[in-house]
Order: sequence, then structure tokens, then C-alpha cells
Amino acid sequence: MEYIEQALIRAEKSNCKSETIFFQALKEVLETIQPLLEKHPEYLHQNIIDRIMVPNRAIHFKIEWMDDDNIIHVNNGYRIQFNNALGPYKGGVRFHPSVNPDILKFLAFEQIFKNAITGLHIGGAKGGADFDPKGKSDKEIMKFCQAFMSAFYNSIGADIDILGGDIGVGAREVGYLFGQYKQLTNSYDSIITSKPLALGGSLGRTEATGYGLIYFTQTFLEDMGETLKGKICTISGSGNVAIHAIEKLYEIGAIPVTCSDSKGAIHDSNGIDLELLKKIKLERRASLEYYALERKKATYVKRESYTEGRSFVWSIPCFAAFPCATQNELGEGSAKLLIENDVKIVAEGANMPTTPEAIALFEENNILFGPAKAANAGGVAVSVLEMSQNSSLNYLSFEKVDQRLQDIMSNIYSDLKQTCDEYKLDMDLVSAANILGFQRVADAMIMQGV
Ligand SMILES: NC(=O)C1=CN([C@@H]2O[C@H](COP(=O)(O)OP(=O)(O)OC[C@H]3O[C@@H](n4cnc5c(N)ncnc54)[C@H](OP(=O)(O)O)[C@@H]3O)[C@@H](O)[C@H]2O)C=CC1
Ligand SMILES: O=C(O)CCC(=O)C(=O)O
Repeated sequence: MEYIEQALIRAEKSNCKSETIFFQALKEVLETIQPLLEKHPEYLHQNIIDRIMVPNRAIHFKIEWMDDDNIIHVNNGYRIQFNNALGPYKGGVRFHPSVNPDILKFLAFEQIFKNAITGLHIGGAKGGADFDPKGKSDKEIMKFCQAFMSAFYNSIGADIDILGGDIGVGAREVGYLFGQYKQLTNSYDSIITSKPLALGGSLGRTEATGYGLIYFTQTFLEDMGETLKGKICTISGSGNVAIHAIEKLYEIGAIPVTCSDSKGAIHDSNGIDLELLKKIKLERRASLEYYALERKKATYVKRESYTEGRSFVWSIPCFAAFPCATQNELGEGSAKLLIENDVKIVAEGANMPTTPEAIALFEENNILFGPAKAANAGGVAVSVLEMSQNSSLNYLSFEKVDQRLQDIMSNIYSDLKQTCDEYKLDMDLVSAANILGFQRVADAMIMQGV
């Protein structure tokens, strides 16, 4: 433990002082891998901790673009190519005004271990820009995507670094990013996933993260003698992950009753109207306020009215809670509410949506907890299926992709359970995910020498 404390002090002193979110993610990983280090002292001899916590490469670039009124804007673009011990860098791209080097470094760091847990051969990366897609015309989005790609296309490649979607980057943006890469390089290489089907995207990729989250949760619960069937579920977010989690919950007979966006939250006690939700968030790209205007029985609470900053979503009694919006959205106060309301399981659809204090409360109260690195890994796993379909030119049916996704999520659960047994972790899947991911990456690093 002393070694880990020293590594954290070194990290805090050197490059992490202003990187509070990255430091949170790093601390969680390092504080849970002690049993692994005791069993494998070679990781300490090889100085893997210091080597794993510094990105291989962090690219910061300027993006200049012109809006519809011919006004020129400048944004910051980034790509953190963190670790490629297991395969080419792989991870999404986020367009959101909050994007900064700290957030992307945390996301890229998490991605290393998540990707390792899938058992597939991909390294970890993340990128993005402090660009706000809200309120922009389609032409402005296209121009921004083209400028983003032009600024760093020579740092990526189908065997080097493959981009994907994330907050603010869906099929539309991926199409424009891909088109610009093709224009600049004259190649149709698979340098990005979550492509529209017509451009070589995979059936089932759009649904994969949300569906995978529910497959993982259902496998976990069944192993504990429980089920989601007939149970009330709360979900935050109303983007790609949240919408497809809600869709799968309905398919398996559960009752999803909430969703949220950056402006507020909905509680619809009869169950979220999925068609209306899709129409508002995916087609109109509008606020959830319109959901409540069209569905009179639903309650809408504006973000400004949340009590002590706690999302209204977590005050609704439920059996299962799925945070699917963004990092650190479920804190101590919300965890207390969920526990008081007798929640049985929390599974993360977003990346690191639960604060360390909230996770500790869930652990103390024996609430089952599915960490993001495992529970939301279905998205990146199906991205790899997209890459393999692109290179083989052999495209799979939706059913085949979905079956592969179910198998991957169930294998992830079995591997975590085995890790829990091996290290006597008492179903602490947070520690198991960190140990399993760290071990796979560390072994690959050692094999490749210094
Ligand atoms: N897409 C994927 O395949 C994967 C995504 N993830 C993670 O899942 C999460 C959601 O991503 P995804 O659904 O793809 O993104 P989307 O852009 O499709 O949706 C994001 C949702 O979260 C809401 N949101 C964003 N920022 C905030 C905030 N600061 N406070 C409250 N709500 C917020 C958005 O609200 P609004 O509509 O108002 O903007 C929107 O409802 C992210 O953490 C992402 O990293 C993880 C694995 C894979
Ligand atoms: O498919 C991808 O590469 C994006 C996945 C991702 O960014 C994530 O898992 O958080």
C-alpha cells in the first residue's frame, strides 16, 4: 500500500495537480489493485504503475471554422493516446463545452482498462473538443467536423488510432468526420466507428452501449437470484446510452420511469414514452421540457430546482438505477436517497458517473454495483465488431451482432466473478474490473519490453 500512496503523491506533485477528475480515476484504480500487486511483484519491479499513469501521447490542436454568418471561431481539440499495449488506440470523441485536457485524460485512462476487460485487442484513447453542438445548423456541424479532422488526421489510422462516438458525437458527426478523412487521404480506412450503415457502420452499434448495460445488469442479477422483470428502474440522461437502455428495459419487461438532460428531469410513473422521447431528443434535438408539455401526467423538474444539486431522478424510488448522462452526476446525497428508497442495484452507463463517496455508501449498504468499465463496455466491443466487418467486408445481421454483444457482456461478468473469487473480493466488481484490466495491460507491456 505504501508503494501506491507514494505513486499517488508523485502523480499529484508532477502532473495531476490541476487534473482533479483524472486524479479521481487514477486513485480509484491504484487503491483497488493492492491484492494484484501482492500476488505479482513483477508489476512493481517493472515500474508498471508509473508507466501506466502517463499517456503515450497527448495531442492538442487548434480548430478554426466559420459559422453561417461568416464569423470565424476557434476551438481547442485534443486526442489523448494513452496506452496501446493491447492493440491500436481506441476510444470515442466528445464535443461539449466542458471538454478540457483533464476530462479527456480521465476518459482515456478509463478506456484503457475498459477495453482490456472486453478481452479484445484494443488500446485506450479519447478525444474531443470544447465545441457546443447545441443550436448549430447542420452546415456548421459539418464545417466544424471537417476542421476538427483536418487538424489531426495524420495522427490516426486504422491500425494506429480509431475514433468513435461519445457525448455530442453521433452518426451525423461521425459521417462528416469520416468524409473529411477520406477527402484528405483518399482512403476508405476504418478510422472511426459508429458510422452510419451506408458508410460501413455495423448494425447494432447504435444500441450496443445501452443494450449491453442491461444485459450485464440482468446477468449480474440472475446470478444473485434476482431479475429486472417487472421492476421499476430509474435512468438519467436521454442520449444514445439512456435511450437504448430504456428500450432494452421495456423489451425484458422492466418499467423505466425517469430520464434527464442538461436542463432537467422527467418522472413518468407509468413508464417513459419511448417514441416521444426519441422524437424529442433524437429528431428535434430539443429539451425534455417538451416531453412534459406533450405528456401531461409526467412530472418535469428543472435543473435549477434540484435539491442541493441532487438530480430529481435519484429521488424516485426504484429497484435499479442507471446513471447514463455524464461523470460525477450521482453523489453522496443522491446515493443516500437511493439507499433510503431501498435500491437493489446501481449500474453505470456513463463513464464514472458515481462519485467515490457514493460508491463507498453503496458498498457499505450491500447495494450491488456494476462499474462503468464493465457495464458500458458493450459499445466499444461492438465498435471492434464494426472494424472487423470493415476489414473482412463480411457484414453481420443485427441478430448476430446482438448475440455477440450478449456473449461479450456475459463473458465480462464471468471474468469479473472469477477475479472476485481469486482475490476474495466478495463481489466487489469495482476492484475486480480494475484488477482484471490492469493485469491484462501490464502483462502486455512487460512482454513488449521497455
Ligand atoms: N455512446 C457510447 O457508445 C458510449 C457512451 N458512454 C458514456 O455514456 C454517457 C452518455 O453518452 P451518450 O449517451 O453517448 O451521449 P449523448 O450526447 O447521446 O447524450 C448525453 C446525455 O447526457 C446529458 N448530459 C450531458 N452532459 C450533462 C451534464 N453536464 N449534466 C446533465 N446531463 C448531461 C445530455 O443532455 P442534453 O441533451 O441536454 O445535452 C444527454 O441527455 C457519457 O458518459 C459517455 O462517455 C460510454 C460508453 C459508450
Ligand atoms: O466505440 C467507441 O470507440 C467509443 C466508446 C467509448 O468512447 C466509451 O466506451 O466510452
